[in-house]
Amino acid sequence: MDEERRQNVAYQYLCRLEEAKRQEEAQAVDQELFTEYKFSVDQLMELAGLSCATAIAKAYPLDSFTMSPPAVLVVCGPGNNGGDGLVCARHLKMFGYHPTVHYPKHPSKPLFGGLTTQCQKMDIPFLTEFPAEAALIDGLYGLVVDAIFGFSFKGAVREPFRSILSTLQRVTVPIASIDIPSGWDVEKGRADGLKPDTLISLTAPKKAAVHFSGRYHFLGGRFVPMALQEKYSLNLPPYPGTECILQLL
Ligand SMILES: NC(=O)C1=CN([C@@H]2O[C@H](COP(=O)(O)OP(=O)(O)OC[C@H]3O[C@@H](n4cnc5c(N)ncnc54)[C@H](OP(=O)(O)O)[C@@H]3O)[C@@H](O)[C@H]2O)[C@@H](O)CC1
Ligand SMILES: [K+]
Repeated sequence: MDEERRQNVAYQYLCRLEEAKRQEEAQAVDQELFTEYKFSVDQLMELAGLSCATAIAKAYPLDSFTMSPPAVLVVCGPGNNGGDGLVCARHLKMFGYHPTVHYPKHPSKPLFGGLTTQCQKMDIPFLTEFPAEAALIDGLYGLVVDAIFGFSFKGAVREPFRSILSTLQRVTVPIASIDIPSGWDVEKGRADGLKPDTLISLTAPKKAAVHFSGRYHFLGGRFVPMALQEKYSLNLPPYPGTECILQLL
């Protein structure tokens, strides 16, 4: 398929975002990948995190950073969205960025311990305290990756993430959100919440994606077998060639 036609298909898909997945559907696809298709979490997390780093490198190439080195703050939450963030940080480092991670709530599972060690051994610094002032973040980093909450987020945000999100709402550097802008209701969005510049939807956009008003929207997580895509009527647009991301916007 030629580039113009492919772009067109992606655009049409975006216009039909009413097909986007509801929270339970996203969780059902996720569960089926693990229980029926026998994927392991770390397999899919690696592909998800690599998609995110690839999308970020496309939207914010190294030479677009005005600061040197190109510093990125990756904020990770307590679930698998946070795990995607750790994988993304590792790949960003491989791509030449200088990521710093803030990971205030470590789950005790070996998966997250392993991902943390991998980052630490690659000299990725971990911030123990989150900068209280948005201006501090603006001065030190050229981009923030929001890997706090994904499709299992529910209810009012609890600490420490409430304070973190309130600071992130005031930063002026671009924010790239993984799967869902954190703090948004997965289906209804949140008008007064984060306003990311980039959204990287994994597997399929969730309903809240219709409220996204940033500049770049990517689809990543190219790992859903066709039978599962059909069962859940994902109707995903075709990814170009061998790429792991598709730019929707
Ligand atoms: N197949 C796929 O598409 C794949 C998806 N992947 C990724 O997984 C993501 C989904 O991951 P997930 O299910 O672990 O949940 P996620 O959203 O990260 O957070 C849950 C954590 O947040 C917490 N929490 C919840 N509400 C809260 C609140 N109000 N205030 C504070 N805390 C709150 C909750 O805490 P708890 O309620 O347990 O205390 C729990 O610890 C998905 O979006 C995608 O990024 C890939 O990795 C692999 C393949
Ligand atoms: K997120």
